[in-house]
Amino acid sequence: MNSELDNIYATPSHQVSDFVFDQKVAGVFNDMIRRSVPGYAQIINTIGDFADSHVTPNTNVYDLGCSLGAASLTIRRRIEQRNCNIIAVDNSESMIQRCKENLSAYVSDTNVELICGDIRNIEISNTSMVILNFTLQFLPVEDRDALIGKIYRGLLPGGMLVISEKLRFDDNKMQQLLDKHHLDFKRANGYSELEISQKRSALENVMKPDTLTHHHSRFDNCGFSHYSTWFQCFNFVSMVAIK
Ligand SMILES: Nc1ncnc2c1ncn2[C@@H]1O[C@H](C[S@+](CC[C@H]([NH3+])C(=O)[O-])CC(=O)[O-])[C@@H](O)[C@H]1O
Ligand SMILES: O=C(O)C(=O)Cc1ccccc1
Repeated sequence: MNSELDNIYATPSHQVSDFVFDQKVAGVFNDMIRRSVPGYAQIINTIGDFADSHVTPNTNVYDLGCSLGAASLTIRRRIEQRNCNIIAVDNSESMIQRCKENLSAYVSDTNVELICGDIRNIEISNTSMVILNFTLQFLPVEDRDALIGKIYRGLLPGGMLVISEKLRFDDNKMQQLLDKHHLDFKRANGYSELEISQKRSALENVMKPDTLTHHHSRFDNCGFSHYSTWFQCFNFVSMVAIK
């Protein structure tokens, strides 16, 4: 996978514009997400483990907001010989283009259908696994319940949803503590104060994290009776829910 260095926010800008998944971001995304999200590599690997133990033969697997295809690539390696279909969706053309190149760099007997489109308009059916790896947080808040409900209905009994997100905390002390440690993580990975603050402004109107309580009540309301956090580092969490 390509690894150009992320220096998108390294030069001062008078007016930082809203964050978009354009060609510039797609070109550095592999570096950006690894240096910005604590636990990202572990989460991707573990998604592969979950797929190995959970994806059943002749079913669909959905990777919603697939970006460069990191989750799809890992899953595909782990579910050979099961006659499954991976459906990877993203509404950024630049991401889909690069995802296509990444997927074609390896051979596999598992078909990957790449869709450039909005995950709110995708039909979900006959699925044993759905991945929302840091994608729900970019959807308008009012559209999130409907997406999780649609996923629940498309899952087969025993099917699994893996959802990773940045969290917000109602408790101010915890918000400050975990946010500080996330920023320290970014500094330790070479981001400057300018890069950190300009990216923060760019994300402000675009990425709106929910609280853990909100995620839990959404799971409840959509019908999931089994769910748990399986990973958390600071304000980043990955949860698993089973139908
Ligand atoms: N409505 C939408 N429809 C389709 N795609 C969307 C939509 N909204 C946002 N996206 C897409 O969701 C992705 C979110 S990144 C996912 C990382 C990946 N899962 C990974 O495992 O590396 C997370 C991050 O950047 O923190 C972007 O590629 C958007 O274009
Ligand atoms: O960079 C951050 O501060 C984040 O919260 C994570 C992130 C990672 C990649 C794109 C957008 C947000």
